[in-house]
Amino acid sequence: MPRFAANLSLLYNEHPFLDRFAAAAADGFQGVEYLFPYAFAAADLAQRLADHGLQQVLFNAPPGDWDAGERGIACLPGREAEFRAGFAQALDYAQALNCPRLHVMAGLAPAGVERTRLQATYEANLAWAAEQAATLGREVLIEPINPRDFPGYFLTHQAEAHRIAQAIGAPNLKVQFDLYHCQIVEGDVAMKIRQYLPTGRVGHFQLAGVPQRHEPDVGELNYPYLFNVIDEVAEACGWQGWIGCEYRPARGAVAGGTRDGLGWLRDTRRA
Ligand SMILES: O=C(O)C(=O)[C@H](O)CO
Ligand SMILES: [Mg+2]
Repeated sequence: MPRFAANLSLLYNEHPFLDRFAAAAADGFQGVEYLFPYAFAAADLAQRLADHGLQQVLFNAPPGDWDAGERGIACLPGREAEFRAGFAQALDYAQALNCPRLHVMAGLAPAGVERTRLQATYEANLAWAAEQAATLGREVLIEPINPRDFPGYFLTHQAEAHRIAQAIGAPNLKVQFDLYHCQIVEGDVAMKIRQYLPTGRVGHFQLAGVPQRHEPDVGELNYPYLFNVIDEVAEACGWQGWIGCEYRPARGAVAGGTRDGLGWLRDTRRA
């Protein structure tokens, strides 16, 4: 059975952020991920991880001005210095939290800038970040995201992400395979797992029900089937990663909402 990490940005919103570590551990999670750690001291986050026996499996590098609508800056010409400073900060947190992988968000393609220029900026930033991360034994991840949730996002397709990772050729530059985004953008999810997991370029999975991004047992994807595919392929190719549970609980605002929606996880553990 795959290992599941709780995404503390989306799950357990019925608790203040720092209390979500305890809530996730109480539900049997051994790993956590979230969008950004930067509002908290790394030492406080490390303490929560230690207190609850949790591994930090992923977080994102600074994305630019999130509240103003930015969704990463890696493809944006002219923002290279900010990108490098943000990534250095992310690496400091990764060291303190013993986190093996960092997601670098591409950003929204600005109108009027040629795609080839964005592509060159993106690849140069990723190559630099992968080199920095390698010195500390960390991985850099890129994630295709569906353009309904993030209109204009630069990276939307699995094939494009793999082409970029392959072209840059850094062994620690990998793809974050979010099954929810993949289903919305291109479908054929099981075959894409079979195609890409054996390449060694998939660093992490994430899941959510499609289309509402609720629990994985709500919606059009058959997750028990996909978990079996991941298990089978992972065993054959020696992949040992995590699946981040990155969904908004259908009863998220309700006390106990996240736990009440974890029937799918209890069923998976029993299977
Ligand atoms: O939205 C997602 O799927 C992500 O994984 C990002 O990290 C941030 O939005
Ligand atoms: Mg995701």
